[in-house]
Amino acid sequence: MSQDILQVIDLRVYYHTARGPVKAVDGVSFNLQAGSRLGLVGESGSGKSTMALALMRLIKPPGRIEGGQILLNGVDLARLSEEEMRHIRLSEISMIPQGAMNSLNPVVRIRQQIIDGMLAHGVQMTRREMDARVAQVLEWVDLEPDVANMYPHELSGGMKQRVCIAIAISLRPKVIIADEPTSALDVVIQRQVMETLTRVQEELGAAVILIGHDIGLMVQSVERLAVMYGGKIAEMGTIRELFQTPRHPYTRLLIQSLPRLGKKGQLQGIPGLAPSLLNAPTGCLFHPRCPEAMEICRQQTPALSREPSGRVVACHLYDASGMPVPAASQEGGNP
Ligand SMILES: Nc1ncnc2c1ncn2[C@@H]1O[C@H](COP(=O)(O)OP(=O)(O)OP(=O)(O)O)[C@@H](O)[C@H]1O
Repeated sequence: MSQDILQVIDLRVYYHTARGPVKAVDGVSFNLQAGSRLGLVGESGSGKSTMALALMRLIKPPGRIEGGQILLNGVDLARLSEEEMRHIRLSEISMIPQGAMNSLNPVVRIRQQIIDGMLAHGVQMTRREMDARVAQVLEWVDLEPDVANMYPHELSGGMKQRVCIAIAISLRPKVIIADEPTSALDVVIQRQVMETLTRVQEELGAAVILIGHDIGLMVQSVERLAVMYGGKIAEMGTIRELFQTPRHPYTRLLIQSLPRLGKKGQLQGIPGLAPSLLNAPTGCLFHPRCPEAMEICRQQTPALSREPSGRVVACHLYDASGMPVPAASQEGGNP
């Protein structure tokens, strides 16, 4: 069995606003095995991008990592100095940020943008070595060598996104975080870019954290899925576990809301609004929208149940080992 490359333990990231702390990531723990692919899925505002930025130690004020550990190969990134982090970014852990392709510099050729990325992270290579690396990474992401001489406006959206992947993998990181890497692309290009990302990740032996809100797209690209709700993990398991036997009512609703081939009728979203993380409801954050909410859900935050397989769920319907709590011992019924 392969080793965990990343262990995130009780991570908390708050934004300190004039109206109080926004608990964007609130006690999140998960492990990432070397070479594996984990999806982080959730509605807008559930804390996915904050989590990605925190793993890269790129949270800016008023945001702050309040506590927890980010162990990359056993080293706690949460405790490193900025200078130490600068060397680790890109070479050990790298990110394709949300909207990355729009942040390519319009007046700098692609070759120089890839080289600038490496230089910014303290790489020491000769010019010749850097040019060779640029050619190599472009090839990895299926781009022609002459793309190196082009400016971003000469490239299509899919090509720009491949350049962003090339930058992210230029120093062969062990963990790649991809935040909505295909969101601005059409469906066919989305699939091609995802296939490239997966192939490159496998060739490098890197682990990937793929962030998105489209559980349908995620299913094709990852092995395990963590469902985030209101800054916490509601449920985490393999794709098969989550799709065959979703435990958390939120996961069930997410899956039911997916379009199915051959099934007519209106698509159903999940009724109700995502919780405010400023004035979060008491108890389970999902209880105001949960069709199975009980009295205890309004009062107590559910603890994480952990099954021997590593599957995790945070819901009062399950006991500490993930077994369903018998109906007779559940307090209250439907609201
Ligand atoms: N700079 C900031 N100041 C205050 N609150 C913030 C800031 N950035 C994010 N937040 C809040 O933190 C919470 C989590 O936001 P985040 O962007 O991480 O969610 P997300 O799941 O990535 O959403 P999306 O899918 O829309 O990118 C939200 O309530 C958001 O309003």
